[in-house]
Parts: sequence; C-alpha cells; structure tokens
Amino acid sequence: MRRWLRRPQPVETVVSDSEQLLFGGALRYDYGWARHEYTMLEHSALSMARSAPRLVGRTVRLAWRADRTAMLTMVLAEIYQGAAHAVGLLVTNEVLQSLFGSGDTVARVRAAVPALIVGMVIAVTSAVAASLSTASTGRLEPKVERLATQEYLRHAERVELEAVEDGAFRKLLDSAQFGAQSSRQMISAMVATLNGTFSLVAAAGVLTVLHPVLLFLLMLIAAPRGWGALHVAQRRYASTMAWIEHERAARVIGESITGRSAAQETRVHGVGSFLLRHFGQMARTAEAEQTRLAKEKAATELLAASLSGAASLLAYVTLAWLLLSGRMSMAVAGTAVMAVRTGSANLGALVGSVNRLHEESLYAGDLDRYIVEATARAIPVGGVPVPDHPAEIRFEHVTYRYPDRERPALDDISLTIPAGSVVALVGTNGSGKSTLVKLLAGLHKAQAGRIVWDKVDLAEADRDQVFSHIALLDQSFARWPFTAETNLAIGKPARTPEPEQLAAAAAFSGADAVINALPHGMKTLLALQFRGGSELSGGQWQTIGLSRTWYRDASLIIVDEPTSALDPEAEIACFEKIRRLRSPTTTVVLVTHRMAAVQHADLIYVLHEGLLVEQGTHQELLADEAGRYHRMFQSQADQYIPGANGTVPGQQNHPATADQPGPSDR
Ligand SMILES: Nc1ncnc2c1ncn2[C@@H]1O[C@H](COP(=O)(O)OP(=O)(O)OP(=O)(O)O)[C@@H](O)[C@H]1O
Repeated sequence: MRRWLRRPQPVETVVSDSEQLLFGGALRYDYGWARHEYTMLEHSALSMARSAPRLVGRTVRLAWRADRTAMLTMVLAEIYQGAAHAVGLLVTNEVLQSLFGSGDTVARVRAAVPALIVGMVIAVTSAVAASLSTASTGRLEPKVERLATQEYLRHAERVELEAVEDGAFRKLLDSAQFGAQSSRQMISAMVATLNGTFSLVAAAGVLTVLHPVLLFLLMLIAAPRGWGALHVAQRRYASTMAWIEHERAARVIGESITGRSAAQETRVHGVGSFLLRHFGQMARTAEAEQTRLAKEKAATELLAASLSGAASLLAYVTLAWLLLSGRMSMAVAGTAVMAVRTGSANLGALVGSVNRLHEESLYAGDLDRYIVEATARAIPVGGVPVPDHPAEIRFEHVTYRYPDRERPALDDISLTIPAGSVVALVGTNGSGKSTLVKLLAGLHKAQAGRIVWDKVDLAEADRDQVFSHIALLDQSFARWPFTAETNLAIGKPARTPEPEQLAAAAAFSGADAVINALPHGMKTLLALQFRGGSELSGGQWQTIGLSRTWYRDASLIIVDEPTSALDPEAEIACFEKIRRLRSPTTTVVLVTHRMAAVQHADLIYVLHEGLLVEQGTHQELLADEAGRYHRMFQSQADQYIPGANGTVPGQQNHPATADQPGPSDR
C-alpha cells in the first residue's frame, strides 16, 4: 500500500550502451536540476492548490488578451449549462413525483407534462450553450497557443549569448517548449473543470436536499478516481521531465540519418547502419520506460476503479435501506439514483479535468519558470547612447573566461581599433580571436577591464544601439532557408528592401552572377528541404554573406574567416572587396588565417593562448624575425616557394614525417 501513497521518485536511470558510447553517459535531467520538481510533486495537493491559481490566472490572462469575446461566451455558456443541469434534476424529480403520485394514470401523466416541457426547453437551450462553448473554445485555443509560443520565442531571441551557450538554460528552453501547447490544452481543461464544477454543484445541491448522506456517498465514489488520476499524471510528468534529453538525443540521431549535412558521410563511411543500431537501442530504452509507466497506470486505475465500485455499492445499499425503512419515497429514491449516477459521473469528469489542468499546469509552469529566467538573462533595454562614429574603440585590460573553462580565453587584452581602418586579428587556432570579436560586438561582456567606444563603456551602453552599428559575417553565418532576395535583405530587416539596393548588394560581392543563374533569380528559394528549393555551394553562399554585410551598411564591419570556401581567385577578390568596405566612417575588423590578406591591413594584432603577443603593421611585424607573426607569414609563404632544403611546396608541414605516422602507416 505504501507504494501507492509514496510520492513520485526521481526516475531510475538505466544507461544504454549507445548513450554511453555516443553521449558519454546518461541523458537524464540530474536530480539537482529536478529537485524542485520532485519537491513540488511531494506536496502535490498542497502545491497544486498553491500554484494552480497563479498558473490558471496566467492562462486566463492570455485568453483574455487573445479573444475576450470568445472567453466570455465560453464562461457564460458553461455557467448556463451547470444551472440547466440543476434545474433538469429538479424537473426529473417533479416528473417522478407526478408519475408516482395519486389519481388515475392519465391524470398523473397530464400532471407531468408541464415539467416535461420545461425539461425539453432546458435540454435544447443547454445543447445550444454547449455548441456555443465548443465554438468559442475552438476559437480561443489556437490564439492562446500562438500568444504563448510568441512569448516563448520572444524571450529566446532576447537572452544573452551566454545563456544560449549555457547547458542548464538550454534544458529549460527545451522543457518550456511544451508550455505553449499546454497553455492551449489548459483552455479546454478549464472549460471541462467549469462544466464539471457547475454540474457537480447542481447534483450535490439536489442530493443534499434529497438526503445529506447521499452527498457523502457521492464523495466516497469519486475520491479514489481522483487520487488515481493525480497519481498517474504526476508520474507521467516526472518521467517526461527526466527523459526529455534522451528523447532529444534520439531525435538528433534520427535527423542525422535523414538530414543533408551528414548525408554523404552517412553513405560513404557506412555511418547509417551505425546510427540506426544506436537509434534502435536508445528507442528501446525509452520504450522500456513507457512500458513501466503504462503498467503503473493500469494498476493504479484498477485499484481506483475497485475502490470506487465498492463505494457505489455502499451508496446503493444505503439507498435501498432508506427506501425499505420508509425514510424515502419511491419518487425521491428514483431521483436520488439518477443524481448519484450523474453526480458520480460529473465528479469523475471533474476530477479528470482538474487533474488535466494540474498536469498541463506543470508544463505551463516550466514555461513560466523559463520566462522568469529568460527575463533575468535578457539583453538589457536602454543604456548610455553610443556615438554613431566613434574615433576609436579601445580594449582596456580585458579578460574573459568561458564559464566551463579554467583558463581565460582572453587575458588582460589592451588594444585600439581606430575608426576608418582595417584591423586584422591573427593567431593560432583557439588563440581567442573569435572570442575577442564576440566581445567587440557586445555579445559577451568583459569580466575584467572594459571596452570603450570613445568614452562610452560597452558594459553601460545601449546594446541595441551598439548592435545597430555592427555588421557581422562570422564563420558560421546564417544560410537562411528563404529566398535569395530575403537572404540579402535580412542584413537590415527593418528596411523595406528596394530592388536597386538588393541588386547593388549582389553586384558588390559577385553574388549577382550566382543569383542570375538560379531558376527564379532573386525569388529562388535557397532551401533544398522545400519543394522547388535550390542549393548553393559553400563559396556561393559566402558571396551571399558578403553581399548581406554590404547591404547592412554598418559603421563597424566584423568578418571572421570569410573566405574558407572560396577558390584562390575568389579569395583574392573577396579580401579586396572587404578592404573596399572601409571608409573614413567605416571600420573593418578582419579575422583570418590567410596571411597574404593580412599584409594589407592598417594594423595587425597577434593573439596567442588568449594573450596579445604582437602588434603593428605588416612591415613592422615581419621585420621581427624571431616574432610569431614572421613565423606564421613565412610558413605560409613557403608553401608556394620551393624551399632551400629541397622540399616541394607545402611538404614541410605534412603530418607524415619520419617520427609522425601518416594514415597509411596505421
Ligand atoms: N562557447 C564556448 N564555451 C567554452 N569555451 C569556448 C567557447 N568558445 C570558444 N571556447 C574556447 O575559448 C578559446 C578561444 O576560442 P576562440 O574560438 O576565440 O579561438 P579562435 O582564435 O577564434 O580559434 P580558431 O582560429 O580555431 O577559430 C578556445 O580554447 C576555445 O576552446
């Protein structure tokens, strides 16, 4: 028995070999994260009573905002149905009293006619009210879901980049996605609860009038069903929460098989069957959890139905006793049987709908928690205005460390970016170039030191204003699954795109030739996942990215490895165009490993392991033969010039040297 009364336990973690191999361990929410959920479930009835008004209130407010006419119609229709239900029972009693009364049969039937007519009118108007309620609910539900989804997305779009990169926040983002749908489901659950409450109050009122003990018996019939429904819902919620990441991982494997990004490797390397095998194993682990839940649900429902059945038996025995002992007339007993039957059905339905409301509110609660957290981690609105054209941007002793790392990615960096110049950032992989760019763009905040635009500290600046001055073309720039035209215009979404401007943007990078060759020119959909969509090569996409940057027309242009997919000629042309973006009011910050492109920069900063190790012009840096820049430049130059040591171009850096085996040596 204790098993049934125990609060839901954190779901036991069975780790499949696939999870261990692919993801390095169990993909379940850890107990630390879920602790408050289980605390909530532990005091379920109490917490339900406490949190329900807030969560129901939130949905009511959403519904009010979405469509107040539909909401009012729905509530009034439900109230009418409840009242009609009570009157219906009283009318039934009236009919039975007439039929079981004295006099001949015709007179008794005649006496019952007025009540029968009232009953019919009530039935018809009640049906009209029910259909009004259905129509209003149907109108309201999608609007509530839309508002909740928009709220979810609006907050996601505003959070700091740090939150997006934070695993714990991403988990919350994941679980909150169910909240919008739950807000929609809460509407119908609320309607059912309203309906159940009014109908129950009607039945209970009639039963109390007939005999108070009947009300107690009604409660006894419904209580086990209520408990059973609550028990099942809580366990389902606990399980969903614990397995949410596992489910996502299985989806990721599925998408890797069906998606395009790994389609070639999946086939050539035989990755498909490898993934299928692991997908199967992970799906089976999840299936076992579903089976466990289904078994528990079946057992709970059986126990609840048995207890409820015993209570019904007790109710009918009591009624028979009341009748046989002359404490109740036949007509009243008939009404009582009907009231107990409809009342227990109403109570059962009410318990079900309250429980559904509770279950949905658990998910809506996740959305609520997410909104609180996302609001706390949102990019602040407002701040100190930044100059439109700062004379310089300065990093003053800036340090930044990623939350999960011990070493800072940038350590005590001080540098100046003069307006109207081309500044290049170079350094080995992982030296901190992209991190510096993120700080420069206002995406991350310095943990020590400061970044200033003339005199304005970026930490206090109006971030939206900062962003409005920046054009960012990074290594993984967005390849929007939209038309070619939108892919350019999205560089400045607030501007109404004009064909001449778009044509000029396309011409700037050479994207015009790419777009002209597409089946519908600018109107071609650049997304192969949709019917009629086209795809571009990596280099062609880069021309689109560069055009978008031009179209944005910003005063600080940041380009991070813009030419990785370009052929040599296109690469030279691209760097030339990037340099042409510079003007007295436009500054270009360029991150690249192509040293040939760097030499034309006005100022070069060399990073190494998060430190600024060298700075100057190309000539100055090259003059220092012991310097890191000299070494980097020379090693690339040597790729194209036969070495004095007899090596062919590019050979000295090949991994297959005497003491380093190449792939064929394995
Ligand atoms: N989101 C992140 N979370 C944790 N660590 C990160 C993150 N991004 C980068 N790092 C780490 O910060 C350091 C600097 O990375 P960064 O991307 O700035 O280097 P980079 O110079 O741009 O490298 P590359 O030339 O390879 O693009 C590296 O050690 C990297 O592993």
